[in-house]
Amino acid sequence: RVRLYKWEVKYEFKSPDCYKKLVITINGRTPGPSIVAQQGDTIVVELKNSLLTENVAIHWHGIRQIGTPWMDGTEGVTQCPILPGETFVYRFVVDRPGTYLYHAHYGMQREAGLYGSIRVGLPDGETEPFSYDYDRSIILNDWYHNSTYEQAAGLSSIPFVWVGEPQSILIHGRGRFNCNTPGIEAGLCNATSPECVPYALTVVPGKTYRLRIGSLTALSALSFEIEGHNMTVVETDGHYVEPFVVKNLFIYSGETYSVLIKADQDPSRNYWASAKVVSRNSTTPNGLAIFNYYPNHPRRNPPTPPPVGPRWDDVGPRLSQSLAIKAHHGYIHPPPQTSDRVIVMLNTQNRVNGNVRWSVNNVSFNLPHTPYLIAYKHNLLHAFEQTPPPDGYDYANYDIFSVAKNVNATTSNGVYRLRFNTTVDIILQNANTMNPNNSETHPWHLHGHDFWVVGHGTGKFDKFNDPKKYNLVDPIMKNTVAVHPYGWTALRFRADNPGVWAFHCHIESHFYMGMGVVFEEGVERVGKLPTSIMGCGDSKGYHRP
Ligand SMILES: O=C1O[C@H]([C@@H](O)CO)C(O)=C1O
Repeated sequence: RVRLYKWEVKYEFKSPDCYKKLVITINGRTPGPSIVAQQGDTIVVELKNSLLTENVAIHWHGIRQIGTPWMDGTEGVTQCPILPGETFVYRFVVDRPGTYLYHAHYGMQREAGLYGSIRVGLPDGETEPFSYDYDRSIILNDWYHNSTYEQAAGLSSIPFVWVGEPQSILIHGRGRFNCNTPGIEAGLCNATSPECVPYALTVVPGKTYRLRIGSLTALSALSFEIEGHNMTVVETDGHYVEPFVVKNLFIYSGETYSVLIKADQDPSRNYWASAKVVSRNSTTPNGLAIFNYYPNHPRRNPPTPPPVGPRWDDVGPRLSQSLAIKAHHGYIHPPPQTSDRVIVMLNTQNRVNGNVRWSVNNVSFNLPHTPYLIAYKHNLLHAFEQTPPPDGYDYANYDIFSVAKNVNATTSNGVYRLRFNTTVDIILQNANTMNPNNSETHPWHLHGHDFWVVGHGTGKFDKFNDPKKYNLVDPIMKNTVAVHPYGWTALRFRADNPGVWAFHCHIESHFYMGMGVVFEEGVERVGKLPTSIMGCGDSKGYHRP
């Protein structure tokens, strides 16, 4: 079955947290319309770019694009940007059930509000390994009042201007900035705007809800909880989880989770849903929504103060949650027991030519102007650096616990070429930033694949001993996973999807500052590319329809 969506993307003034600013909408909305489909459906999105002076591209986050690598929507990797006035048609199959996302993948445009959710249901007659009465989706996001351009300009200037902490946390597109904050220009902030009425999740007493939660924060790691209610985690990134119960769910940008919540508390009142920033000593107030027991009024505030949430600097519970996630025992896809190649990726913050950048093995990534996929298929190999980045770092001499200058760091857009149909291990190694006693959380997202999360650990990854502790029995598969402060995360995947795929930190500013790599595998097996993805860089001569 084909599901056709016609979207118009444009700028509009909106006040999602009561503060009026320019946001990017789809058909007048942010978050944009949800894509709701069944496994095996073909999604067709006719996207009209009405931004007047700005390009766009949309990535279907978690959809592997098997056989359609040119539809991944990653500007500079799989396609040229869509120009103002153009209509681009995305066409791809949603081949697995689960909870996914979509969002802009061009510059830092995602943070202007261009995002939404994708829900893929099972074919008729098939059932999930858990039951519930109602299915709901929410997206968590953080929100800045300045524009993505101000942010990007600051990040690439000398001296460096950091984006800072977001002004608000949005729960399904709604937050609440304090309009009495000193320095706010009169008329810009309206506490009674209907656009910033807190999101209400209305529940019928006694019923069980499957709540699909996605995070598309620019920066923040979040802890989400519903006052007085436990949540049972049952799915993540499209894979069933061996159920486990949490009071609060840690969720990183680019991840999705399904949790089951039973509306089994005192039904005469409402409860708070709260999203708190963790991992950074943030000034951002918690995002709040209302868990509304029918028939109480959805705007009636709960009688109790909102939950305070976990301490921001306590890594322990976050690591524990990462370790608790296992594949559902009825749905285990065991990973290959050995790998063909191991790439250790040291994540560092360092200076390159005076700019503050992020690097992997001392290489800070920048996107080429000719998308890799087109460059490979049309022999435009001069369009990017042909030397691949290194498979490791100076293990013996690098102290991950201290500030390092990384004087040899460079920028490059070279590609990791993976032998087709091989098994690849990636070890993400975290380290100290340029600030003493500081290491951050980075959620890494892989395009075109799911990977098995075979291990998490603290400190420096030990090549000889840590692999012996890998979970090769029931590891979860995901498309996004966190590397915790001063820790490491080990992934395994099959390089079996012909194409060119980005792998990057999902923090918007960090990818912009170079925290990413690109993989190529089996590109010779990719068929003829549609001309609609071409027209930029050295693919200028190719005709667009
Ligand atoms: O990339 C970053 O830069 C700042 C800080 O390290 C320098 O101001 C920060 O917190 C980041 O995550």
